[in-house]
Amino acid sequence: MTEGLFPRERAEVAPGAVHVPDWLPVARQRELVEACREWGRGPVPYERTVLPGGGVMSVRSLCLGRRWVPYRYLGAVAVALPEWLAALGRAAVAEAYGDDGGFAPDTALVNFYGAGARMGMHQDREERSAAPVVSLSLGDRCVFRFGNAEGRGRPWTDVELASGDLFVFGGPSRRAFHGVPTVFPGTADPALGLNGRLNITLRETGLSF
Ligand SMILES: O=C(O)CCC(=O)C(=O)O
Ligand SMILES: [Fe+2]
Repeated sequence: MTEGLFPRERAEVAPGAVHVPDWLPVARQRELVEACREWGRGPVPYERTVLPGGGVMSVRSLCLGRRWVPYRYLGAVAVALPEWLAALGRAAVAEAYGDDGGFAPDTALVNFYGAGARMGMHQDREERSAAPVVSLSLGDRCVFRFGNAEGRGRPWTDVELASGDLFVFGGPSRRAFHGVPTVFPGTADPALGLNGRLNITLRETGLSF
């Protein structure tokens, strides 16, 4: 698929940062969307995170495994990280790097981007493990801005993430700043039955509670 402004070929966007378009078949995407719905019916709903400065994030988030709050992980696990999702994370790392490196995620952050939602440039840096972050996208397409480890500014590369895309960042890119400046509403495959965008990141916290 080469429609639109951005290439849809597999790319190493920066050393250790790999984009694999269309990694998840549509049937698997549907299962993941259903799982995301199901988790939202559980004990912890999707919620907007309140930042220490009082700002409120526009995405709605839910944690599996360790609970993340800005800017640390809490010990209590309200909803377990399913083994099938950890296994999908291992397969994702193997797809990106050729080897799963023993990836053993103990947490997942699920973000829902409704109308107008976005995510500012940030680092994923509360984890104590050097393991990569695995990102799976579902629903509407977005611009994923992948920057550098020094700061929020340029240089960065804008990647279009579509439903089913895999993005893995580790190694020299593990602490790169990244964000989602734009989601394109109504671009999801109607067969998915999702109005908006979901992103699942799998991480190893390296923390023992
Ligand atoms: O939605 C995305 O693609 C990125 C999410 C993200 O960076 C995060 O949850 O830390
Ligand atoms: Fe992030």
